[in-house]
Amino acid sequence: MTKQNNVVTPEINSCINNLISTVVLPTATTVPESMAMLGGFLDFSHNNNNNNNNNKFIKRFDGSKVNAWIDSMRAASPTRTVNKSSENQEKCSWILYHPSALKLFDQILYSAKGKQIVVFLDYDGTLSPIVADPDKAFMTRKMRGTLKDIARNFPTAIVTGRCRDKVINFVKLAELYYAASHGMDIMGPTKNQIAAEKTNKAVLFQPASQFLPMIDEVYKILLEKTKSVSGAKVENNKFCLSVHFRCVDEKSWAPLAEKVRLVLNEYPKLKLTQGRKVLEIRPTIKWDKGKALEFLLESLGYENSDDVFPIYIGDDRTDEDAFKKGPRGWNSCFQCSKRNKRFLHTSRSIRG
Ligand SMILES: O=P(O)(O)OC[C@H]1O[C@H](O[C@H]2O[C@H](CO)[C@@H](O)[C@H](O)[C@H]2O)[C@H](O)[C@@H](O)[C@@H]1O
Repeated sequence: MTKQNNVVTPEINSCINNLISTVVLPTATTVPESMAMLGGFLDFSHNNNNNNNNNKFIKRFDGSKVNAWIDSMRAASPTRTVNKSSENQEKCSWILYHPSALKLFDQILYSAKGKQIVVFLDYDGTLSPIVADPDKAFMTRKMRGTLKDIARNFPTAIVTGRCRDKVINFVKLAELYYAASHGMDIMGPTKNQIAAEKTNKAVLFQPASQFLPMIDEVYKILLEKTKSVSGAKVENNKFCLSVHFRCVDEKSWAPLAEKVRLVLNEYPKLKLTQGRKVLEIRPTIKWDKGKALEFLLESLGYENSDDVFPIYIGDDRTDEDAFKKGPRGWNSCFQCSKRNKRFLHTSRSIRG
């Protein structure tokens, strides 16, 4: 990876500000599902790690786990029918711990002064809106322009659960780093994407290659087993799989999850996490978005360095693996997007 100089000029200020304010916020009516979060190295006077258990893997797949998956998936993707007052309460307490990045923008920049900013971005729900069909989660032109600006000034990586080909096809920017399949397929910027693909030259790291045949096998089995469930979709993300529940009637969630459980019982080397109306299946290796972030920082020469200011924007539970990483831990979370201004909470002090 190549280092870029970070002199925080007004132009750079505005391009970070732009990024923070343009990350996707599909509707402003619900809480975590619709809020993009930014993790950085600012040191809060409080510990906002109130989501400690959010991303724990479901270790083994006995029958009682199915309900837990469903509950957890619901919690990750609240439905639009929550009653107004509990919704407001939820919003308020969440916002208390995640103040607005835009409102605290000057402090964020102050903390970044003299340091190399490196930008990490989740794809779905952050750069693209959440839509019913995962193949149609397109990014806007405006977002692409903002990303281009960001990448001109800082090393910039997309860290996603999607497979590399698909996300590159959505983003269409060769100058970025891509950590696809939850960080299990890392690739650097390249001038000629097609040639780089053919020679595999731009690939930096693929820690789960030996799982490819198993993932492929499970993909085919899941396709077969879930085809009777209306609306279910299995997505092959190369080193991991996604079983989509978004278009499935909620009454069929438990039977669908049970089908997934029965398949996974035969594959102890695979584990499962929940996302936004999705169950994600991955190899049991100790590798996640957080490890990918560490890998990329190390490739940039910033291992254990105080000279780097990573910014990570993501909206999903798997992004919390990345929020936890970094030399001093990612102990600051902010909400992004201008549309949430009315929910700002700014009384917290920040030490730079
Ligand atoms: O790490 P990410 O980039 O956030 O990827 C996580 C999953 O994102 C996609 O699913 C989500 O977005 C879809 C399109 O908007 C939506 O239909 C689905 O309900 C969401 O869960 C992607 O399709 C999955 O494979 C990723 O695992």
